[in-house]
Amino acid sequence: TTLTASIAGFDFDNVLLNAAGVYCQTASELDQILEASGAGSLVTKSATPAERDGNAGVRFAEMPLGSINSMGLPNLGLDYYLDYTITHQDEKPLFLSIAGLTKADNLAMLRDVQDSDFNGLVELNLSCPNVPGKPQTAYDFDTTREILNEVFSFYTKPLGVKLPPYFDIAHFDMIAEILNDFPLAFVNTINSIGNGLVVDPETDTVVIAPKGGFGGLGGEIVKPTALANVRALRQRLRPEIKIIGTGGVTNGRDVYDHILCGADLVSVGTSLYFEGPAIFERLNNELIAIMAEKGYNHLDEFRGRLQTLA
Ligand SMILES: O=C(O)c1[nH]c(=O)[nH]c(=O)c1I
Repeated sequence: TTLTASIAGFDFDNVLLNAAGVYCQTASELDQILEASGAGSLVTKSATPAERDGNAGVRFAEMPLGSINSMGLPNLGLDYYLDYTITHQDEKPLFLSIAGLTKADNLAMLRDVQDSDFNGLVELNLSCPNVPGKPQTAYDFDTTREILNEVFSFYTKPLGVKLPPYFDIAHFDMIAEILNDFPLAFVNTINSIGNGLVVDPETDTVVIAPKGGFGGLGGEIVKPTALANVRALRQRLRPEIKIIGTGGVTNGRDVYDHILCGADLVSVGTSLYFEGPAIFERLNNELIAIMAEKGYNHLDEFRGRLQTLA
């Protein structure tokens, strides 16, 4: 059974990696993903130009069927993650995530990456829901087009975007129309479902401190939305734009479902947070068992082959 996939000429010897933000804040965490059997790649915590503390107070909580977070983009700064990925980029194809708070910050960081020795893939995060006062960029279609126009006026290395979930067919059409106009290597869908609210039944309070308790939802609970976004974008995007499916992966069947909906790679967030990097080997083994049951030897035999009802 081969679990390979490729994006922008990079060959991945299996389809799993971490979701940006999970297990990827420090070199120590990143090393654990890099060395984890079953992880084909890794992505760094979304970076801003300078180090950030992120939001104050309790900013992550487990809830039934998932997690809620309002981390607020804490990170060690672009140079830290650029150093890490340049150091390790010959071991596996790597993703460097960036999330500037302004268009100027995104463009400045991309100029640095363009001029650096990093030759991996950049994931431009247009969907952080947790910086107070900042909207999720990719819900603003004009701004998204404007940013991509400026990015691709100078950036020539492989680049993809991390998208928020969309919930309206018209919005799938609109974002795909924009993305198809650019030489994107991939899109990663979905980011957390923004601004959910969880109540602690013991205390009648919210469960995280920032933003009055509003935070991004991840885990099992988001799987149907994640699959819908993978499927809708696969149906609409040019085939050269690959898809990283993220959201709701807890077992091999969830990985299989993301691929069935069209994903080329599959990333794991909430479940990785709770289980640790050993999850990757488990997920791969479970995926291989499902493929064996169905007589599949390669992902190409079922990728994107979700059937509709007559
Ligand atoms: O709060 C965060 O740091 C965060 N949290 C998320 O759930 N998605 C994101 O893209 C980010 I940048």
